[in-house]
Amino acid sequence: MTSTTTGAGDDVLVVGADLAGAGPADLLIRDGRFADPSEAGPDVRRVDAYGLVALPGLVDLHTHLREPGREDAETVATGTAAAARGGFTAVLAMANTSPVTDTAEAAEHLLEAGRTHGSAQVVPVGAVSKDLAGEELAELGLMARSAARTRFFSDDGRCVADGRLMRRALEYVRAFDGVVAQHAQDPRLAGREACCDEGPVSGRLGLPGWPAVAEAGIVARDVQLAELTRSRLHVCHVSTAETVDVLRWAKGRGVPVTAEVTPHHLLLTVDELVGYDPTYKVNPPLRSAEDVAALRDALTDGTIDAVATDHAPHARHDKEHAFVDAAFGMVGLETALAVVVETMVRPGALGWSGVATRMSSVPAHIARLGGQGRPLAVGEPANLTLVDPERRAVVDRADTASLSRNNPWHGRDLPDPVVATWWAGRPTYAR
Ligand SMILES: NC(=O)N[C@@H](CC(=O)O)C(=O)O
Ligand SMILES: [Zn+2]
Ligand SMILES: [Zn+2]
Repeated sequence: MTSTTTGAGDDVLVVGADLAGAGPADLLIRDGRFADPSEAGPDVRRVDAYGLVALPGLVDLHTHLREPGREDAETVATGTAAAARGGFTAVLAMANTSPVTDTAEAAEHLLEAGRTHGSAQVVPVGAVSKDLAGEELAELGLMARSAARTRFFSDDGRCVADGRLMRRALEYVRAFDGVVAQHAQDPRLAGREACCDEGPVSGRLGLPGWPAVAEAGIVARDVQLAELTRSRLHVCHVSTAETVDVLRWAKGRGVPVTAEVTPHHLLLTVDELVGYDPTYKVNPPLRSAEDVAALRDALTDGTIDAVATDHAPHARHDKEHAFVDAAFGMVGLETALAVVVETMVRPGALGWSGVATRMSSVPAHIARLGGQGRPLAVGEPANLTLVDPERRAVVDRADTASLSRNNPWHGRDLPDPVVATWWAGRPTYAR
């Protein structure tokens, strides 16, 4: 393997003369693992990585696959095909399906669907509360002991608002090194109608406001519960500078908390809402330019640990309504790396090693996925994303593997980095 590292970290391999001064390079794969050139033989596959950046397969902590229940919007097959096109080799599938993933049987069923129809590893997320109702704990222990080996629990879409239930969930998952991922939205401060960052724009547009305190307040409570219980908390889709401040405080105290930011919160602002286009309706809402800057800084310095897509496909008839009546959410798997390259890599706020950390190794570690997010080294599982750092394209929402078209990047000129994806030694996407 005539390849070399970037010098920025061993987890990223930059291959090829023009990037790293090395010669033309191949990656070798045998039996689903990276192989040594000395092993060359008929059963060894050769991946031409000349001139490209090789990243460990990306891991998404936050995907909505919509199966079971809303297969008109997305399925395991189409959602993981979109994941592969985006460079992902594993996705955590949120529990807000119909029925909810709140039992061992439901988690095992989804696991099996992933094994049968997936173009990426499907990791079922377990609900925290039965039917996401926020009242009784779901079967956390049974899900953890099931074939799905659930370690990541979330009522995402709903906030675990009851502090006592949140405390009990944290105490419970500690026994098996689980993590509770919170959709931080105080329902008394930001109810289901809240759909626009509360500020000058919400006033001008006459849209119900979603104040920053509704997020930061829940996170402030939850980091203290994580400290009290010495149990792992993960904060989903952080959207405000105030939440970043709380996370920085908590991490300074050594609280076991991790957090994610979505690509859309790294680039888009509340100003997108002026045309009342429901494509930009998402939870939590798009915020101010100051929030965007704080989120980027937090991702650079590690206050925010990971990028996660919150890929939230919706059928046309759920999205094409007046803004206040439309469903919350936007697709994101296929464009996530593009937006991270645009917002973080090109401005110099993150190197390729940082991309590998924030989009592969750290999310894999948070979810306790053994075979994902590993360094690109001989003997490791061949989960690989090949990237062309220079290529750009105009995003077309029709050019997708997803069943849904609620794509906020439609018509934008963005990087188009993903060249090929390999999952466990199998090609799952090639341009
Ligand atoms: N993000 C969204 O706006 N919607 C998500 C739920 C969620 O992540 O809260 C969905 O399931 O559609
Ligand atoms: Zn959410
Ligand atoms: Zn979500």
